[in-house]
Amino acid sequence: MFYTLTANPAVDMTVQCPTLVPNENIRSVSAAYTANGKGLDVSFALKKFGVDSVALGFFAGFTGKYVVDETMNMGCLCRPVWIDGITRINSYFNDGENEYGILNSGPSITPQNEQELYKILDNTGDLDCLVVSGSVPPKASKDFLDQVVSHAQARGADVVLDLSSDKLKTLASKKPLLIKPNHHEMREIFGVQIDTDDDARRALKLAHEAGVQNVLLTMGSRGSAYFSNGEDIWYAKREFNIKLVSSVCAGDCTLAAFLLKWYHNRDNVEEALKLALATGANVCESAGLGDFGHVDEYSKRIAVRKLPRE
Ligand SMILES: O=P(O)(O)OC[C@@]1(O)O[C@H](CO)[C@@H](O)[C@@H]1O
Repeated sequence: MFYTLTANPAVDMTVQCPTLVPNENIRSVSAAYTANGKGLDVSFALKKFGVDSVALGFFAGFTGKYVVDETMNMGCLCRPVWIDGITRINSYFNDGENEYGILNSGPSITPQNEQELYKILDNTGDLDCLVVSGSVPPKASKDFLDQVVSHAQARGADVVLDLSSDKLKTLASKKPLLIKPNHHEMREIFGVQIDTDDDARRALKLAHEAGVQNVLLTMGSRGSAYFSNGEDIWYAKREFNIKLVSSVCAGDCTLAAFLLKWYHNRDNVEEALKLALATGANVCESAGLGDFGHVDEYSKRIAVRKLPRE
C-alpha cells in the first residue's frame, strides 16, 4: 500500500483575476477553495486512477477539519495527527499572464505530535512505500524528516521524497527509492542549471552520487521531464500546448501517475513518463486537480527518448 505524508497540508485558494494593480482592490473572476498539500495531492491523484493509499499528516482547526473531511469524501484513507492552531490557507492568483503564489508557514508541531506520527508509521501492517512531500511545519525537530525516513525504512518500506529544502541532499544518503525535484530545486540543491541534456546528466549523476536510487526530474512549464535509474536516462516532452489555469498541483499528480505505472514494474519507464506528463498537463488546465478527463488522449502525445549512454 502507498502511504503519503503531508506534514504541512493546506487549503488552496486559487483565484482567476484581472491584472493586479498596486494599492487597488480588484474583483476576482473566479475563486476555488480546495483541500491540498503535496502528499495529499499524490493520494488524490492515485485515487482518481483507482488506487488506494493512506494519507498521513498534521491537521489543525477548521481548515484542517475541512481538508480531512474532503480527503475522506474523495474516498481516500486518512490517519490524521491533530495539532493545535489552524491548517494554513495558501493563495494562488492567475491574472491571465502570470501566476502568483503566497504560501503561509502553517501551524507548529511539537515533539509529542511527531511521536504520534512515528507511532502510526511503526504500527502499519501494509506500508510498502511512503511518499514524503512538501514543507515541514514550524518548530519541527531538526531530525524530523530523518526520523520519518528511518521509521518507514525500519518497516521495510521504500521512501519517495518530494522536498524543496536542501535537506534532500542529506536524506539522499538514506538511499530513497525516488526523488522528484523540479529543475529549480535541482539547481538550488545540487547547483546545476539545467538547459541541455548534458546539464541534466550532470545533475542526475550528482543526485545518484549522493545516494538516491532513481530521479524523476520535472522541468516545470517546459512540459518535459527526465528520469534516471542510475544506468539509463530517459527524456520525455509533451507535443501540444495547454491553456494554463493553475500549475499548482501538477508536479504532485505527475509523481502519482509516474509511481502508478513504474512502482510495480520498473521496466515500464516509457509508459510511466507518458502518463506522468499527460497528467501534469491536464492538471494545469483547472484549479486544484481537475477531472483527469484528457489524460488518456494526452498520453498519446508525449514523446519519449532514451539518452545515449556515455
Ligand atoms: O509549502 P509546500 O508544502 O512546499 O507546498 C504547499 C503547496 O504549494 O503544495 C501544493 C502543490 O504542490 C499546494 O497544494 C500547496 O499549497
